[in-house]
Amino acid sequence: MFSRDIGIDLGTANVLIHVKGKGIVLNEPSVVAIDQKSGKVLEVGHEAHRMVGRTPGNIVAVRPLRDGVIADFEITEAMLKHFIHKIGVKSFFRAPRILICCPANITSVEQKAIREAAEKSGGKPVYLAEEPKVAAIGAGMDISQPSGNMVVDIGGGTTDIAVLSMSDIVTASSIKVAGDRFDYAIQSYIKSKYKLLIGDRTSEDVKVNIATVYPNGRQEEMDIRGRDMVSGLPLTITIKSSEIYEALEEQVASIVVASKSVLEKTPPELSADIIDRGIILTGGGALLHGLDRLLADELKVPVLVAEDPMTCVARGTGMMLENLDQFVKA
Ligand SMILES: Nc1ncnc2c1ncn2[C@@H]1O[C@H](COP(=O)(O)OP(=O)(O)OP(=O)(O)O)[C@@H](O)[C@H]1O
Repeated sequence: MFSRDIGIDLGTANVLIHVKGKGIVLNEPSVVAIDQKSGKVLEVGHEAHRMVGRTPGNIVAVRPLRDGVIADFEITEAMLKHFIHKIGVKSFFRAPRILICCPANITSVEQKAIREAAEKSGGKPVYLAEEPKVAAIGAGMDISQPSGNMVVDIGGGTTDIAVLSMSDIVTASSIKVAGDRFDYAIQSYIKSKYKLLIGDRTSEDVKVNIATVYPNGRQEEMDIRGRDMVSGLPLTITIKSSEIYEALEEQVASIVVASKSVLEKTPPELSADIIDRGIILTGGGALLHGLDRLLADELKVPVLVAEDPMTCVARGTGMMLENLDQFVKA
């Protein structure tokens, strides 16, 4: 059997793999559990994610990518190898060609690290594609025409903002404020207001279930558990959406500022196109309650959330794989 071409969205929070002709075959958290004594990889993906914050001393559940780049090269490689092995596309005769996505503004050293990790995981050759471009394609935008399209891809580690025309990036910005920062902001708000320490999974649950970034966007409540910093004992408190609004205000403001500065650098004809078409939000952060409305108010441009925003990049790699030979020549 000949091996197939594969597209990888190597995300800070999740890894998605698209196999040409099959669609998305893998969607797992970017987490690896390791035995610190032996250095052995114990679990990868879903199983490792269940362990986050709940491991005994000798085991750590780590996320090898931070802020959208590879923080731990060996573990990233082990994770990619595991996933590629799991989907069973490797063949004895030919290594799979891999198209892998990276944030728009990473350095050449970071690009090299991503390429090497994919090569060592069995890809040959390995092509890199810029994430906002692939996200736009996956969101169904026709970026090949001479007209302006704007995408804001809010992932776990980075928010990539780009204006695209004729299949290329015209203006772009990439900031390290995205889902993870929202989680930390919630943790530090609860720590300073209630002297309660909560874990990563709890803060993410709060963000998904009751957060809003639009004034009076929603009014929910949630019980959360953590450790009281004063007594050292477990404690449950009830928090409200309005409190999480306060917690996230500053982080969200920096996404607004970055988006404004991209628009300010955009040539006027393309700006006019963006007013007509609207800005498309992709990535898991696009689901943050009220973000579309807030951006629309602040940027004075319609803002739409892509369909199934968390799979846009993976679906975009799928579309690019269909024309990989053309992409390679370009
Ligand atoms: N309903 C939701 N509301 C708010 N945030 C959400 C929601 N669902 C998922 N997220 C967040 O989306 C982020 C993950 O998104 P995604 O999988 O697109 O990121 P990634 O591609 O792994 O990251 P990056 O592109 O930065 O490398 C996480 O921070 C997650 O908490």
